[in-house]
Amino acid sequence: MATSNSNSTSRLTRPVPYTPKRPHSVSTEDLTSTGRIPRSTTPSLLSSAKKFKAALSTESRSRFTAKPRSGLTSVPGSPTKDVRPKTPTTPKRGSESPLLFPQISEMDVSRIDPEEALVDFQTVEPGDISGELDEAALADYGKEDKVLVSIRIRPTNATTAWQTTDTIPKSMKLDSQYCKTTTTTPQDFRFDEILTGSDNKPVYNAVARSHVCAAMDGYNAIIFAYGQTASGKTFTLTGDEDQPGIIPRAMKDIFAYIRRTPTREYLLRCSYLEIYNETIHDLLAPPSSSVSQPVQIQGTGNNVILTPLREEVVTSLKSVREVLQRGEGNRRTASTDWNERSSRSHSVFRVVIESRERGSGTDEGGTPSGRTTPGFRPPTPGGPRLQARGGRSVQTSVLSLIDLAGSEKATSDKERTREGKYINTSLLTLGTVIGTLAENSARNKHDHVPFRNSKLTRMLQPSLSGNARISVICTINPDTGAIAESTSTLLFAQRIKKVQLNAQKKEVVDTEALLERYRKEIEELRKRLSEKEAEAPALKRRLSAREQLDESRAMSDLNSRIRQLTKLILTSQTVDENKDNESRPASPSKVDFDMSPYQLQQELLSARRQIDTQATQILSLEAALLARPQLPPDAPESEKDKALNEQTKTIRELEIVVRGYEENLGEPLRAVREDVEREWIAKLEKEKRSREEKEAWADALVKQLEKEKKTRMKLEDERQALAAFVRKFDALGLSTGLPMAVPSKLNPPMPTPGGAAAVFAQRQRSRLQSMDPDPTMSPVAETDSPMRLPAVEPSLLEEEWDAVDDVSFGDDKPFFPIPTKSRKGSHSPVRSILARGQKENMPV
Ligand SMILES: Nc1ncnc2c1ncn2[C@@H]1O[C@H](COP(=O)(O)OP(=O)(O)OP(=O)(O)O)[C@@H](O)[C@H]1O
Repeated sequence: MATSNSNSTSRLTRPVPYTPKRPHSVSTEDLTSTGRIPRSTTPSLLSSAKKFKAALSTESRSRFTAKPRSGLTSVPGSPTKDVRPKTPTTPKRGSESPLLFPQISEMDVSRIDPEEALVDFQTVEPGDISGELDEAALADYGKEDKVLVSIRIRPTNATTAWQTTDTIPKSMKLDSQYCKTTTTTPQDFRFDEILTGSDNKPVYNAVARSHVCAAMDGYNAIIFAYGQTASGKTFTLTGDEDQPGIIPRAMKDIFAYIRRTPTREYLLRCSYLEIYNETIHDLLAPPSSSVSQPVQIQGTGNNVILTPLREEVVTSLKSVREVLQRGEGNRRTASTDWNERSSRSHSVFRVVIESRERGSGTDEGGTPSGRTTPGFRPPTPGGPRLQARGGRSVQTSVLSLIDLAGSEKATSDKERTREGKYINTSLLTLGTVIGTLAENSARNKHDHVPFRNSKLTRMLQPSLSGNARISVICTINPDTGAIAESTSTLLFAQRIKKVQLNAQKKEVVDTEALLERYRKEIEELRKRLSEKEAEAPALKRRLSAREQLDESRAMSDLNSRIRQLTKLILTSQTVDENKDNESRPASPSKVDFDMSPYQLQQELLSARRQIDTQATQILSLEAALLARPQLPPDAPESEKDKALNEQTKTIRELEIVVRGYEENLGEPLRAVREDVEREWIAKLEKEKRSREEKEAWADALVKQLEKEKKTRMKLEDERQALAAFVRKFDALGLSTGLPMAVPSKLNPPMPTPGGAAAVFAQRQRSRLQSMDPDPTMSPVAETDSPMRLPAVEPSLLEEEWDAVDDVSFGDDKPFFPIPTKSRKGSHSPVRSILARGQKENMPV
């Protein structure tokens, strides 16, 4: 900052209007040699500052006059790493003097009644106006449906790589010696304006004035600076004390416009924000809250709402300066390899201009026009503040002045490189968006435009979609070292030139029209409601309980909307009749039904929330009222004291009771509990363990039982098979009176008819006699198999017959084979029974 050291202390407490953001880099000698208009001849804010009616402190004045020019040697050209200044960090937000950045601003729009902050031709300070507003500028702006694109070439001491022509259309092209190949013809870039030099006034006139006028006339307007880092964007938009940029000049023109328009009254609101690393910060909010609560973009499509965003009502150039100063202080700048104070963010300075026709009667003659509504607070951010009344509609427009961060190559600083990535990405998105828009309008296409790919494009969506007059100033560094960047800037400029615009004025409809609309809406709603009521009985039978609930909710919503609108109409009808009734809600135009459904929903939601909060407050107040000792308000002081004493006594008594409970019951009870727990915990554990063991044992038993069951079933099957075999055997009748053949190995003896059954019955009997009866076994009938094998034994048939190796029936040989050696170990009681039975029943 180019301010004398002696003034550094005072600067902390009182901001200097339009303090330059950067040191000026061009010396007077250089300027003269480059053909620049001498500063003394340039009408500037500095000179006009003396005429301000708004009083400036002597301190401020001395700083105006005492401020020395910075003796700068050359226009910054190619990056000069060797002379990089030693201020590498972004200034810390919030470290500034609290006086410079007050937490609560008197100008904050939420603290101001808009009706009281109106500016008109009589209230504008004469010193705040430019006096340079010409008719030509006013006549021109409305016709444009194309973006106004201008190029500003920064002065340089080095060799310039570009040639310009001053004839119309203005054009520029690369000097052929810098073309990549000798055969290539350099492209001729044509633009609305090509500006050179350091004088900001012609730049403002060419680039911005018509758009400022358009904004005053009700069109949204955007002016933005685009270009490589250090090419002069901030110099163009903000400027310095000697060369005020577009923003201060625009503000002067705004006041001049108001001054020369006696038929209208205006409300001006400013906001200032930056997009840093894809986060939007409110530069007017206290730094702490702007960091913790970044601004959000809400809404869909072309309805963009920025919230929370602080707006300040401005009524003079002085208040604009204060706002700018606060915002500038909060902006992120840092030293880069390329620019001593490079903007590391996109900054957007917005002025919302609301105006309406001045009324007759009391509105005339310099008294504040419109009615003051005590306690009136504007309902939403971005919503209109002025109220339409008596057929006077309110016109709203926004003038946005945007200083884009500069595109840049990689720098040597890590943090700067990170920032650079965000900057480059959002600029790239801006390029893509503009490219698609241009393509769409050139070929009548409707390709998707990626507005949402960056905060910048999302924020600019309504304007870029055509609903704003746009002026772009592309700044160029003409040095030979920056040819690539300059070419890329020129290509961007060419593309944006093709974007089609169709800006419309926005007016909040007046009371009459609103009334009409409300009436129509009420009629429609009533119709819908009666339809729903007629359908209700049938629906009730058909719908689920939940659907019925939804249905009845929808009906109650309809009802409440009808009530709301009816109330509004009543209010609007009575507005004129009750002109002096200050306590009535002023006008239905406070609810702007031009808002999107989403905005209206938000409105409704916040209103409901407010009602809820108030209801809770009322309840708690009522409760507090009930709890209060019954004393009349006019009771004598002595009685109040008495009541107080009684309350204190009661409290003390309660305290004693609580303490007594703790001492007499609380402590002993805790001790008993601990003892009991100690004694019983071990027992409880033991019980638990034994229970677990029993459960495990019971499980094992169940498993065993299952196994037993299976074995029994198997045995039963075998028994039945054997019995069937025996019956079959007996049925052959082989033993009926026939002589018994001599048994031999080859001819085994056949049992006599019925003999086998008899053998089995005998075996059964002998077994029962020789063995203890098993109570778990079911009784076996005579006809049953004689075999009662233990569960683990294999099938008799399988085992015994397999083992037969000699079946001769000699006296000395048993009928049934003796098990082989290998089976000796597995002697079974059944086998012995069978062996015995065989001996006893041996046929003779
Ligand atoms: N037309 C001009 N006449 C005189 N000085 C200029 C001009 N343009 C730029 N400068 C000087 O060049 C330096 C860099 O300019 P400026 O900060 O405006 O660049 P920028 O494009 O905003 O850079 P960044 O994108 O890094 O913020 C400043 O010191 C500024 O005063």
